Amino acid sequence: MFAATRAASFAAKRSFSTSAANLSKVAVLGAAGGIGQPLSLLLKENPHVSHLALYDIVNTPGVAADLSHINTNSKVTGHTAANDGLKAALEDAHVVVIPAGVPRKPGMTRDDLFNTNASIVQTLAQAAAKHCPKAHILIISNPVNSTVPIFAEVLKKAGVFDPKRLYGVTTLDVVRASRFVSEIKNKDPKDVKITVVGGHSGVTIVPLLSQSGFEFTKEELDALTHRIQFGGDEVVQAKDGAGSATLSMAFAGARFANSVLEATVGGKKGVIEPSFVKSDLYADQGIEYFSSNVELGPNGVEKIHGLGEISDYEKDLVQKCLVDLKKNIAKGESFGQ
Ligand SMILES: NC(=O)C1=CN([C@@H]2O[C@H](COP(=O)(O)OP(=O)(O)OC[C@H]3O[C@@H](n4cnc5c(N)ncnc54)[C@H](O)[C@@H]3O)[C@@H](O)[C@H]2O)C=CC1
Ligand SMILES: O=C([O-])CC(=O)C(=O)O
Repeated sequence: MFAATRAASFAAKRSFSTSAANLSKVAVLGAAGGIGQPLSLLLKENPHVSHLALYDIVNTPGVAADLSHINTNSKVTGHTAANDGLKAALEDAHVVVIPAGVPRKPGMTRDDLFNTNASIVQTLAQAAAKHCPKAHILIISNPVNSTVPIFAEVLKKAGVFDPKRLYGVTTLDVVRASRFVSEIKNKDPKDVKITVVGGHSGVTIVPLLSQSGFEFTKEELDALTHRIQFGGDEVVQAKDGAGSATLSMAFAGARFANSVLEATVGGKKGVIEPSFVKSDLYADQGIEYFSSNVELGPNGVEKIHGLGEISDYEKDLVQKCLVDLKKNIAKGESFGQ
């Protein structure tokens, strides 16, 4: 349904989006994986993409050959580590989306992925600092609460960190929140917008259901909050050892990438998406990164929205979030340094 709706809206836009200024190279790192493949498929439909560069340590030639037969305007290239493939994928990239790294198995937390994914992200950050220092970098690899600070530290060391252009992708949390609330309120999810703030794991995910416009009983509130915070676990358990969310993440990642493209090259104003970015909201408590609604403009992050009025229940959730978030960020920063 998404593809059809999106295709229709993209097709409509295509008629006035063909000037070179509106087009850009997008690189996907980890493009042959469970998220990487459907995400690349959705990006192949995006009218702002002129060149889709797919990098992974394996299998990208096949994925690229396959996608390259789709009759949308973008060119597709596949790259592996051979022949300086990472450099070729990154050079001239305007947006880099990163779903590289291992996913969870049942019984694991996202933090359990740190040991493997931290060095993958660090390596990719070093390459991005060198080959596309001005690109907008979208981090999907978990644990997002730590991988974003790692990436930032590497860019800082290279002297190219621009906090307006580094984003942790938390869109799946708002996608889930919208769907889960729409299920119990019998609404079309397109009319259900739920703000989710904090980070991207367990209790660091804080849905602001009091701002949704719906009334909830205490039981509903507890159940919904828990389901939004631990939605990832539902998928991990259902996949039973075969990974975590891939298709819904590809949907969410493509939505976020499209918003960044619309704001940075599409000339669209007032684009608002939640994202885990360098933020002043809780910096006085030593928390340098936080996800909240972010207004995107031609240079990336233009304005970080505060939380607005929240309930006592949510104030409690925020306090719990901050405790874990602080540790996750510190762990990423010290690794990156
Ligand atoms: N931010 C979010 O909301 C979400 C994040 N994730 C995270 O996304 C990551 C990827 O998940 P999946 O696609 O399901 O995993 P996957 O294992 O199916 O794919 C990962 C891909 O990364 C590649 N890769 C490994 N090392 C690499 C390197 N150094 N350079 C480039 N590519 C490399 C692998 O070859 C593989 O193709 C995981 O860390 C997962 O936890 C998953 C769902 C939601
Ligand atoms: O649960 C996981 O490990 C993957 C993820 O981040 C999500 O689905 O939200």
